[in-house]
Amino acid sequence: MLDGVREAVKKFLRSSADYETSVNLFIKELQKTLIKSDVNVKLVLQLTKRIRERALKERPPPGASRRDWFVKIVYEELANLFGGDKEPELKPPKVPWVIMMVGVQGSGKTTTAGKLARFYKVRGYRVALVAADTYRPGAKDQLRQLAERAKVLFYTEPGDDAVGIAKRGVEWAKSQGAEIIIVDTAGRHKNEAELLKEMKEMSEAIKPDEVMLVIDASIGQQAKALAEAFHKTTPIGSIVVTKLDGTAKGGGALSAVAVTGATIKFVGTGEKLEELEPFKPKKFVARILGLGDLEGLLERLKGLEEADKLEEISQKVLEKGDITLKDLYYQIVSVKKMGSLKKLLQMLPGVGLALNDKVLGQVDDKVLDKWLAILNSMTLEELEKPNIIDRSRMRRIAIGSGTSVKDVEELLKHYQMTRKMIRQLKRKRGMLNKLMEKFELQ
Ligand SMILES: Nc1nc2c(ncn2[C@@H]2O[C@H](COP(=O)(O)OP(=O)(O)OP(=O)(O)O)[C@@H](O)[C@H]2O)c(=O)[nH]1
Repeated sequence: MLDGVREAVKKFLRSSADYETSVNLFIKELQKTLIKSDVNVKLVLQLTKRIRERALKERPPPGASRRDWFVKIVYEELANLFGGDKEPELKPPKVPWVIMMVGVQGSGKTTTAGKLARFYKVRGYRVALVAADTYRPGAKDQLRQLAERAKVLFYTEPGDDAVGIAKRGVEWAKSQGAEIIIVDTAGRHKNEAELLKEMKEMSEAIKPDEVMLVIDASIGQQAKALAEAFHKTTPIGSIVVTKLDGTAKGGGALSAVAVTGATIKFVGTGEKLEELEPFKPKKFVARILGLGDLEGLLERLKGLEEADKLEEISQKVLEKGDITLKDLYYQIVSVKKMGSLKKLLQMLPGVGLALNDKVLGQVDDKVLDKWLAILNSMTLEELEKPNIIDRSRMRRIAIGSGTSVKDVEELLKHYQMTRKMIRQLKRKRGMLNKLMEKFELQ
């Protein structure tokens, strides 16, 4: 599904139509693809309205194109659909916590049960795995091996009484003091109705605190029907999207989220036990948007935004004709956010006035790190009134920042030098202005 979005983004970037026409065209395509995937129409309209508003209102920082900025807006707003900056709560609200894993065969359910067990085990929980997939030969053994590797408790029984095994397994795990109990279930049966019936009976028997749906990222639209069917039988509380390492798809996940209202908690990114990551909406959307250079683009935009901020700080410093250590601090933070100092100089020669040429000649990224540490160890008062920094304060700052008194002295020397230059500049400007006034040039 999000293939559609990906194509639309590519088309948008290549289009020679004017910006507004391209935006409108893109929005139509986005609406079409999202509605086709059964994302709630109201939700789609809200989303596209926001994108359109931002696209027309926001100005990219100097040096960035509006089209690049638009991609960033789409990326951010899509990420919001999956939760934005919010990351799911992974800590169980109570213990013992019973998780019932559901999903079709091949989705990676058993593997994910093992990964989940390890995830919680290494975070200090006592975990148990219960193998209640009595349909697929080998499923119980597979889980037993995973339990051994993850070093967690394990329960199963011979025979095919899946509901009974799950029930007794959960009871046993509780009696062993397990705090997180993960029940693996069948992914296939004689037919779908039988499978769903078993899930319902099992859920009634073990009363799970959380039903976790496992879906394969590559299955696309089938995910919707699947999620819907499971959701009707046993309300889905959370979702794990597996095999994200093998595909750039993930639209199915959006549909599953849309029909169940559940949140994605984890993503599987490989076959190994440790290849399970807590879900991060932004990372996920970046991955499924599949723009190879999206990261580069975002980084570049971030750099330009920071440069713009830096320019602003520097401008203020110039107007004031004076600089405080606090200004210097913000400038260094900005430079650090942009990446490296050298990169900054290539991008914007002349910016970062406080770091004047004389200073820059002697400064490299390592020195900047040191300065940042020193400035971080100063009190607000010291940042505002550097004159109060005597020997004993210098010693404290040096210890706090893991540097030496000499380093602190050096930074202060650079600061005083910069300050002098800025004041001179201000005086020169003042004289120039007076001259211009005199000759009525202003
Ligand atoms: N690349 C990759 N492979 C995965 C991931 N998760 C699971 N797999 C693989 O997918 C295949 C199927 O996984 P299983 O866990 O056996 O499948 P299942 O869904 O439990 O199947 P049933 O137990 O029959 O329901 C295995 O080869 C796993 O190694 C993942 O995140 N990335």
